[in-house]
Amino acid sequence: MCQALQNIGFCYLKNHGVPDEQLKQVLEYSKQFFSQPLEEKEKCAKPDEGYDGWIGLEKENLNLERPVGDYKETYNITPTCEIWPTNMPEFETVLMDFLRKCIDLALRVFDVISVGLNLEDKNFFRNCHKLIGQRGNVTALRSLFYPAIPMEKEIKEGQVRCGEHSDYGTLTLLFQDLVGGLEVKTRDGDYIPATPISSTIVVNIGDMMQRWTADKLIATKHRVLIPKEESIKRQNRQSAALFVVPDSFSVITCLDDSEKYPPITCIDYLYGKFYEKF
Ligand SMILES: O=C(O)CCC(=O)C(=O)O
Ligand SMILES: [Fe+2]
Repeated sequence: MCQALQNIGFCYLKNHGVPDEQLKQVLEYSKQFFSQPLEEKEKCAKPDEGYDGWIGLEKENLNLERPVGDYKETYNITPTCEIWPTNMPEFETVLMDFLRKCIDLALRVFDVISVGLNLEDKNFFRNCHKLIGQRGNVTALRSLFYPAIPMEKEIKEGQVRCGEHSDYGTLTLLFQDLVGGLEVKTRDGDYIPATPISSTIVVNIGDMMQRWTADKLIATKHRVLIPKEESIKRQNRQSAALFVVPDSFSVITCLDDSEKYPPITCIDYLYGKFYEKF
């Protein structure tokens, strides 16, 4: 696993312990939410100063060099989320159960990475993510919905489903449906498809983990374009991602003592990132 995370920053993981049935439920309830009329979704809109809630079509632009917003909708959930659709009570239970399950899995992935990196303290990453799932750690789940492109719709020049970016945290666990479209940038600079494989998830490294490991594990750029193929273009695509970050006051210091990057707290790092982006 660590070899893949060093070479390309992405890997597939099977036998991960999250039942297919549970993911199916998450995607089904999400689809039900996203398929509602705008005024219903607006009731769950993400407030400007918050993180949780619904973000509408073309509202977010993960690659700021692209002229228009991504053709996607999302629902963001942190463990302290208080914004929920009251007309679909199951949505909250299903998404929160999934969030918990993903958090457990992320901690197990850290165990594997600790072995792979030969860390003296195999609990190092666990300890830096002690507050995961609680206040003091902003690890978040995102349910992503890429609507089918309507027949009559002209896609804007340069528009994509999800712009080129690397993730900001330590780890991302990505669950995708079988529609496909995710592409990952290789060291040669080409984007190659991360074709969905049933019952597997995609694990990738974020910027903070790259910094922590002094560039040993790499945070690779990825994207989702508007499908060229007619049949895929006219289908919704769905995914769900857990964006793992350390506790807000964990200090990220290069693990190899190289001092390649100065120590920074997670929260300061995140402020810097968001300032860059928004
Ligand atoms: O939907 C996907 O497959 C990728 C989404 C993604 O990369 C992100 O939201 O950071
Ligand atoms: Fe991403």
